[in-house]
Amino acid sequence: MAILTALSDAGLGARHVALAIGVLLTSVVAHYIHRGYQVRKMFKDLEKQGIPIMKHSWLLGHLEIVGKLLENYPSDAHGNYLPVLILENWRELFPQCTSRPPVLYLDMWPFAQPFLLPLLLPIAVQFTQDHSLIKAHEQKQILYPLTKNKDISSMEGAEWKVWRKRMNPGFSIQTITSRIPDLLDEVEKFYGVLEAKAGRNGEWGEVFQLEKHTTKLAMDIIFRFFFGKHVHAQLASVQAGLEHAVMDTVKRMVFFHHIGNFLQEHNPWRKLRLWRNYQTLLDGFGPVLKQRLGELTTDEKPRAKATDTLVDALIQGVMEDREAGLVNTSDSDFLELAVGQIGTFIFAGHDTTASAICWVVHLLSKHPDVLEKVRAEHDAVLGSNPDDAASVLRSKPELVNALTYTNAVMKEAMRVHTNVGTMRRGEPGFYLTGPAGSGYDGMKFPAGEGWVVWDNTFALHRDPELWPKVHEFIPERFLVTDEEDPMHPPKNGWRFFELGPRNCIGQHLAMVEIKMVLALVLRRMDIEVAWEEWDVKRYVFLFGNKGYVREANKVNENRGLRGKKGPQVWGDRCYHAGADSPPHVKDNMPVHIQLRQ
Ligand code: HEM
Repeated sequence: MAILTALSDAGLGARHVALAIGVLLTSVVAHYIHRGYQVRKMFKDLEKQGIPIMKHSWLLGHLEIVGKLLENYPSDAHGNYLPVLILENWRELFPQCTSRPPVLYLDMWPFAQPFLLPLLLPIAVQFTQDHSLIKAHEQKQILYPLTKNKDISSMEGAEWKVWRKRMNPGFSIQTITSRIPDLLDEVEKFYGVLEAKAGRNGEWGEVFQLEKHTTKLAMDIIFRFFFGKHVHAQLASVQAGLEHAVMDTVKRMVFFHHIGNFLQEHNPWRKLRLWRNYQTLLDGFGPVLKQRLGELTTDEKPRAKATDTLVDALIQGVMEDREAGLVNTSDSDFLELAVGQIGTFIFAGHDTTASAICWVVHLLSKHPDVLEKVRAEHDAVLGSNPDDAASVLRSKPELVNALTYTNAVMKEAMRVHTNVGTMRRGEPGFYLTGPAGSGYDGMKFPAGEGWVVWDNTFALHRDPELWPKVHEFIPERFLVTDEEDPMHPPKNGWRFFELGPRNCIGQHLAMVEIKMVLALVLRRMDIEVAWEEWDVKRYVFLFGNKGYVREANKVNENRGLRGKKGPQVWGDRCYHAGADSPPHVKDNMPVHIQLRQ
């Protein structure tokens, strides 16, 4: 009422408001129609040039095909599954082709930008390693609310090169190994949480969501790793608030702009929350960063070496940029750049590592023979008393590098359950070339402006032409050294952290973190998924205790709630979920724990 009165005081009647809304809606619709025409035309042009594409319609693009392929998949199954299905069904989808097309052009407008994906490995190599295309607009837009794109992941060209060089030493294997004694504190805390959730007297404990705890662990590790012991301690009182601000921002990120999330994206409440979260990061990190800046500028000893801690390398980098006149000398510029860089490390490293830990644990519980071998290796390398694992690693951190079978298990789990990839921007005049022997030798596949070039690692890791016994979990393939052996992993084939100059800077940290977790956990407890208990817990949560006994009885029949098996992908209720986010384990992986005798 008050608004209408104010509008009428200002001489604006209801008709004016309706007109303004009408004009706005018409321009949005006009934009979508115009853009829709442009996108569909890109595909029609490919057809005209003789480039093999899937059956394409002016009205629906590839939406009909996509709908059919995904009709038996749960609605929250991650988009990573789609290209696997296309790769598996290429013969039906490309009836005009006698060999698999190297490149997939995918039109899901208005639900996605026009995508280009490799269906053959050499194509992925061409745009990440031979010529590293710059990151897609979409990837930068995702990060903007957290980093204002003042971060290593969003930077390009000379600026990126300088920053990557500054940060690389802090992420080297040597630096990470030297930090193991300190980081183990966080892993021990995590172990304590799991132990408290385990059942007593040899029983299984209550069901809980493992991925929520691995996410917290991954965040805590990044904070500790980034700031080092001394500075990290100063953050203790604000760390929870900072972690919450990051998580809340991540929750509100819009991964792909499309018609389905237009309103969500432009919701003023979302924008306000994002702005508030960013202020929390500036306020929380600010005092500590400024104090450290002061210490580094006034210290009589020479400036910290880049390898001391990442926060020092970061501050030193900003100081160098200031001296070179590349950034403003104002405090706010310093702070925004520093917070942007920290934000990207937290963002890139937390839920990726968290879900990787879950998948390794899940696969091990499904393959007891492999689990036994891992435990035997831990006995051999870390000593026969599992309770000593942390102290052994503290005194000899380099032993993590001796866990070769564990390493192979992790790599195979990462092949089977690949996480994020990279999205690049098509470049004017850029082409991908049909690889020799592919049946498309030398053929040029346009990858110019307007294409979002997605690496498709999830599907390439499940390509039977590259990986014999592709659906099986065989860690030993990563121990094969003879390149002639068909089980030897193909060159450039394992791309979990991507390859090329823009590969993952945090990959050694992630691998060491997961190994520390496995070393402390696997010999002391059994962890397995507990879907039936989870179903009951959710049922009680949603509908109260009524019917609990009835539902609990069904659990004993091992059938899940109301006799339904629950959504599954590839025969497993653990699948990659997240329609508009990085992949998470479905329901954050409900598990229960039993302590080993
Ligand atoms: C299992 C865990 C992880 C996975 C699967 C993963 C995966 C990836 C991938 C695929 C990329 C390439 C992205 C692109 O080109 O757009 C990447 C880049 C990056 N990752 Fe990771 N990552 C993990 C852990 C970490 C950790 C622990 C950190 C840091 C603490 C980190 C920091 C970064 C950064 C900063 C980049 C951008 C590097 C650049 O552009 O130069 N990641 N990661």
